[in-house]
Amino acid sequence: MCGIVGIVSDSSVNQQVYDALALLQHRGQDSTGIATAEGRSIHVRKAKGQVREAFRTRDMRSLLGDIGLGHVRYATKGEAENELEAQPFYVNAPYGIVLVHNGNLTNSRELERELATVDHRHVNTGSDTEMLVNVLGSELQTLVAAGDLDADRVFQAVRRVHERIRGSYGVIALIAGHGMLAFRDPFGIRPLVLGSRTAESGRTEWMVASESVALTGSGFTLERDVAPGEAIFIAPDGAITSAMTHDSPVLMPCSFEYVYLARPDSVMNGINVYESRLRMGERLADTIAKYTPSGAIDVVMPIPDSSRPAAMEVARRLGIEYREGFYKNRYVGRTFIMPGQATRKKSVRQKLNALESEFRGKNVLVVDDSIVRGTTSREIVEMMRSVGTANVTFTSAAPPVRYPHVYGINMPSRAELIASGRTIPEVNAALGSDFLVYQEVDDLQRAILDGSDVQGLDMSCFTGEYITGDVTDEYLEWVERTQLS
Ligand SMILES: O=P(O)(O)OC[C@H]1O[C@H](OP(=O)(O)OP(=O)(O)O)[C@H](O)[C@@H]1O
Ligand SMILES: NC(=O)CC[C@H](N)C(=O)O
Ligand SMILES: [Mg+2]
Repeated sequence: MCGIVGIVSDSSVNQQVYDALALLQHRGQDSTGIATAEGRSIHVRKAKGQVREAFRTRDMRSLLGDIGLGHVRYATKGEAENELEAQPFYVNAPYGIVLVHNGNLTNSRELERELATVDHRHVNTGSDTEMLVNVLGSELQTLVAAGDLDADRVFQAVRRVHERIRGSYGVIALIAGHGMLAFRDPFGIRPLVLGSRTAESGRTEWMVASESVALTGSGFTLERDVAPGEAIFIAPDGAITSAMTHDSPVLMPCSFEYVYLARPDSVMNGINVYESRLRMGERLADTIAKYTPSGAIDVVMPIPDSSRPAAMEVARRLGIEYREGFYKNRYVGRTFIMPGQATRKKSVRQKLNALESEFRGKNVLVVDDSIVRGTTSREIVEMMRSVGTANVTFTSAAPPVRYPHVYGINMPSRAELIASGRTIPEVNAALGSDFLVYQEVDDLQRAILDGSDVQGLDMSCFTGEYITGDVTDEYLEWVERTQLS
């Protein structure tokens, strides 16, 4: 997952994009990029690191114009450390296009071949996003041969893009001199929301972003989600047009957004993330009650940050005291989205510290939102033991993660997933805890969907069922062999 944002404003957009990216920082920490359009010129700045370390005042000064987009990257294809893969990506024809992408293309091998032999376009990095911008460029190029670009031609090009690419994609692009385009894959796997605001001049300004927190935190009002398979085109004067560019879209958003990725104060696909996490806690509490004798637990504790809402609700529902025994160094970022296992392992220790008095001699039930590689949970159990915890019950608000995630979350190989090929007692033994309880798969699905119109979710990392239909064993083996972990 990455964080993406695009703004069509009535005034300078550079600071607005920067501020919105800071609100999406939790979605990616590898690199930051901003592009703006000033008439027919496009300005781009991108660098490694988080928003506040990647950009200096002099970078901002060069980002002129009232239309802009931005990206914070969490690499899923190519190399996290490679600055050339930072987004946005630029292609010069037709018109000049810059593009940002959240997601992961599952047919990148075919695209690489096609782009070379059919489109005659050169792709210079391992990034699937560079392929995406070239596919869009190539399709637009074919259409503009017939006349100048209008919204209809842009939508026809997006229709062709859907036919050529597979996987997950929330996309925002600037087409120099023409406007801003946003579209979402036909399953709506990754989120994309649209918001508006009235400028002092009375003109309507627009923002498209990964999560509603970027809109509301920037003074925009959430209008709606970009629908799966829909494309939206916004001209520099704010005139907005939209069209369905796919014939059979089905909304199946990624369940992991609700488990971990998104900020709790976001609403995506009409589902309030915080409330979905409370419901996860409620359902997890019922499962815990089934397996744990009453009186066996003294306190319930979250593992900061993401499990807090679920842990609170577990405690309330079980009628057990909620305590906070782990303290977090606020200057260390999210561990799971850091590149490389050695860095992730070291960061858990730097980030979390156990307050001895909350643990010594107690039977503690800790709640995490998920156990993926077990990096956090192994360290947590060790820390709890070292401060004299009597009994460690580990619980996860998500079910066991047993399968790779190929739609924009970096968990490419089964070998690194602690629950892959293991029973729950075996995972418990690997973590070193006394008892382990996971959320049931159906309960997670219901916790997210309760009260919503959304019919289904991408649950592939829990079930091994890949909704796009193109994920074969051969593809998964290739991902395991070749992709970053
Ligand atoms: O089993 P693992 O591979 O360790 O992955 C799961 C852990 O990683 C995430 O925390 P992270 O520190 O990234 O972010 P948070 O502060 O939002 O909880 C998540 O909340 C779990 O705690
Ligand atoms: N997590 C993402 O959305 C990643 C986008 C893109 N696949 C990249 O690796 O840069
Ligand atoms: Mg965590």
